[in-house]
Amino acid sequence: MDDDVTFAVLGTGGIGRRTLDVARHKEGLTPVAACDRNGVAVDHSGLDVAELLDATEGNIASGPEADGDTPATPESDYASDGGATAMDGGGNGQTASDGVKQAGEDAGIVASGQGEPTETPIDDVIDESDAIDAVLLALPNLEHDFVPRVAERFAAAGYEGVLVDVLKRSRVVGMLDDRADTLEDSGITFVCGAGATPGFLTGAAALAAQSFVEVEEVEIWWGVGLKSGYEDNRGTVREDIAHLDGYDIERARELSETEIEELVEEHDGRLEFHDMEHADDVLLERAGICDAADVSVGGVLDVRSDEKPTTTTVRVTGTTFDGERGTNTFELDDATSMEANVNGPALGYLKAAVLRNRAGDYGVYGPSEVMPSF
Ligand SMILES: NC(=O)c1ccc[n+]([C@@H]2O[C@H](COP(=O)([O-])OP(=O)(O)OC[C@H]3O[C@@H](n4cnc5c(N)ncnc54)[C@H](O)[C@@H]3O)[C@@H](O)[C@H]2O)c1
Repeated sequence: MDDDVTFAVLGTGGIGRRTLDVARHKEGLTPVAACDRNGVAVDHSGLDVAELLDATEGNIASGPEADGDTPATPESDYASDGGATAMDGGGNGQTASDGVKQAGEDAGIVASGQGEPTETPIDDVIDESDAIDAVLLALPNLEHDFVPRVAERFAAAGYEGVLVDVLKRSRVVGMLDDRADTLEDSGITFVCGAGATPGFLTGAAALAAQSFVEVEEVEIWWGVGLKSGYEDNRGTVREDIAHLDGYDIERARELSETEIEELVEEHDGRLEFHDMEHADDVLLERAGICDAADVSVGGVLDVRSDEKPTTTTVRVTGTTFDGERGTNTFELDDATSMEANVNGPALGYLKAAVLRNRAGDYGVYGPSEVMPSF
């Protein structure tokens, strides 16, 4: 059918796996390719998602190669997520007792009957991309230009379709803007920062701002409870740690799994973040809503409870045309999980971007410039 969308997922970690899961509940979305750092699965008539999810449960290939010698040069794909070498456990000790490998050549997608081992997973998907309408980049981005460079590779291969990412850092948006002409020339419609924050909450702030003629402040405050999903979301946790006082992206990338465990222990499982470098700021500025400096993002991550430690809230304060000062508030229900709030929107933006792409609308967009489909 004409409005059916075929899509691929790059990265089947905490986010990518849930993308495939959520897509099963959406009309007209057919996953045809998925890859992680060790393997690729392609079936243009539709992947068997249930089998893929079973095979990768607790086994997401989130760390570097098991030999621990992987070069982390900026040119290398392996620079993307960093993390422990497998020598100190590297996330691969967690379920070793049940025989599932967490790192090394059998980790992740290759454990699925549909998976093939490969040393060039992203290029393998690019090779198939003629028949793929949209690609969701659920990759780690501890090397800041990793996602922009992946986008460039799609453009260099002449891809004409949609790319959507769920990146977090403000500076990455500029790197994508620098490549906007290349992406546009190729016929790519790129929606960047299309997860929860940035993403869903940025879009909500853009809507909440509509009462005002001048926006003074946007405050985004998130709560995530991740007890049952902690093992599956280590990439996200590591990237969040980079926002803590005394940490930066380089330091977070080099932390071993043991060091992360110790840090989590020191904070009794609850990490609180303030003034995070989240791209909500530049994305709201580029949409003309307020200055990036007027946006603040923070939140609380609890890895020992599934309850949200605080309610996720967006507060937009401004002045109306008739001189009233007010604050519009948008709140997520505590019952909705981080995974629901990242992947629902990511797929909504992906669907909306496919419509734009089919209408010949190419370039780089933020989540406050596109209304997600459902
Ligand atoms: N915007 C939001 O609201 C939001 C929320 C949560 C997570 N995120 C972001 O989503 C991204 C993914 O997070 P996650 O928790 O799923 O990470 P993860 O570590 O669980 O999974 C990463 C996946 O990418 C694969 N991968 C890594 N390097 C690769 C490479 N070079 N080639 C191919 N595959 C590769 C890994 O094998 C793994 O499958 C992170 O950048 C995170 O910050 C965004």
